[in-house]
Amino acid sequence: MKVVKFGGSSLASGKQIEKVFQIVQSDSQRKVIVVSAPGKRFATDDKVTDLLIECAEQCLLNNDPLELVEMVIERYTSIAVELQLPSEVVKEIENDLAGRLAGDRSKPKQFVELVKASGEDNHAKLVAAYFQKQGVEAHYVNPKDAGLFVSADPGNAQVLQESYELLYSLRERSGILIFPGFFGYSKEGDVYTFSRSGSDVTGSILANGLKVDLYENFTDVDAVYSVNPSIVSQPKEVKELTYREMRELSYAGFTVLHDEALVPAFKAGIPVQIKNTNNPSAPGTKIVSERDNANGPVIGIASDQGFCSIYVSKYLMNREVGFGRKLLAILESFGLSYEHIPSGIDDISIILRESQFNPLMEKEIKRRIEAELHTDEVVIEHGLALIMVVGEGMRHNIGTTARASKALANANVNIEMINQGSSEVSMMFGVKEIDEKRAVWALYEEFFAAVTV
Ligand SMILES: Nc1ncnc2c1ncn2[C@@H]1O[C@H](COP(=O)(O)OP(=O)(O)O)[C@@H](O)[C@H]1O
Ligand SMILES: N[C@@H](CC(=O)OP(=O)(O)O)C(=O)O
Repeated sequence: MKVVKFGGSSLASGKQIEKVFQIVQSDSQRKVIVVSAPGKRFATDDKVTDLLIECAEQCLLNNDPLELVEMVIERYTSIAVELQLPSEVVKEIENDLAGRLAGDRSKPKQFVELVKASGEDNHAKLVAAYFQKQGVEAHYVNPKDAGLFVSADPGNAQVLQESYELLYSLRERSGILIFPGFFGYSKEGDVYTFSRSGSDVTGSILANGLKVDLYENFTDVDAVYSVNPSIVSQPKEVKELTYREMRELSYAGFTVLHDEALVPAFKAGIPVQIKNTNNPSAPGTKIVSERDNANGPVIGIASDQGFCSIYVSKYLMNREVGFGRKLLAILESFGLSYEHIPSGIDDISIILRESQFNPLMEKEIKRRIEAELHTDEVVIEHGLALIMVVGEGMRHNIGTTARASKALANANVNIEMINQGSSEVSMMFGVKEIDEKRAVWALYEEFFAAVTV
């Protein structure tokens, strides 16, 4: 048995949904189909989820969301027309959305969640209607009925452990099950979404809950590439990588799979296969527990922008018991989470996502660190990109760090900081955002030019 997730790009039009139907039909093991909301048909198109969020926010500002509602309904209408579905299918979606928008706004976050999740919920109903029209036994499944319970954390829900056992009974249901991705229900019965792109997470939870043989994740690329294809054109494909490698890479910028989507599948030892809806015969990429370490130490190079560092120096910092704890407590009091902490004997840098900051907060943090920790220097630097070089083979290969830093030096990229993960499957380089692409090109050339895949 397989759980199969189709992303927004795979379900963006009627033509795409026809491909999805063919893929599901071609393998009787494909039992549970997780769907996203309609995504982009072309680069400048809107994602339905973005339209829905805007819609809910306009309502909360007491503005008329009519234009946005029409845009959402138009997406479903054009798909339904392409697939020759009866007009009632869209009428139901229209009524459902109108009902959600007319609902209780006294808890604004919950109101946004309910509207946001309608993208997946209604698309699952539409896809089920299309499968039924094709003469296939298919059923829409509501996540609450199925037992997908999550924490009451808006836009960042986490699955509750008890869900896994409840979901197992889906195995007994007949026909193909069309399951909306991206959201679950709290124990109080309210809708909560995972973080953005979270339908990948739903697929992984279902794979674990139903103890399937494989979790297939269909998207719009033939494979996971060794580097983001928007930075290097036609990069080498990765045939196989481990959960740990993919988790590091997706966290650091490989947006092809949500970084939280591996843990449920990993815990149940279920392999994950990335495949292309537009080219289903391509083998894709398999994510597994262990792989052969062929083709050198590095499997992928990911990068992401939007980081800043808080550099703190103080003579004899290494001797001061509790210094790190006090520093982190200051950040905690501002509700900030950190990404990395490279350190030396007299200094420490804390790397954070700068979207968490505002200038006022930044000034106050600097003031408190100086006043409470009696530091020599506190410097907050913005505009950093983090580049993550990842590979299980790095543990057994001497000199990978030297090769990477030499490649960066040759490309005239100044390394702002280096951090080697304690797991030794990753190495992080902090560089200025303007140097990001040059750095990735240089590292790709160094580690992949001679690799045959
Ligand atoms: N290393 C990588 N390999 C493959 N795709 C990548 C990589 N890094 C980023 N991507 C991007 O991820 C995209 C697929 O993810 P996403 O847009 O979320 O798809 P979906 O609509 O199927 O959920 C690709 O089109 C590609 O631009
Ligand atoms: N539609 C949601 C969830 C999702 O997973 O979408 P996609 O599969 O298009 O990344 C979002 O845009 O965040």
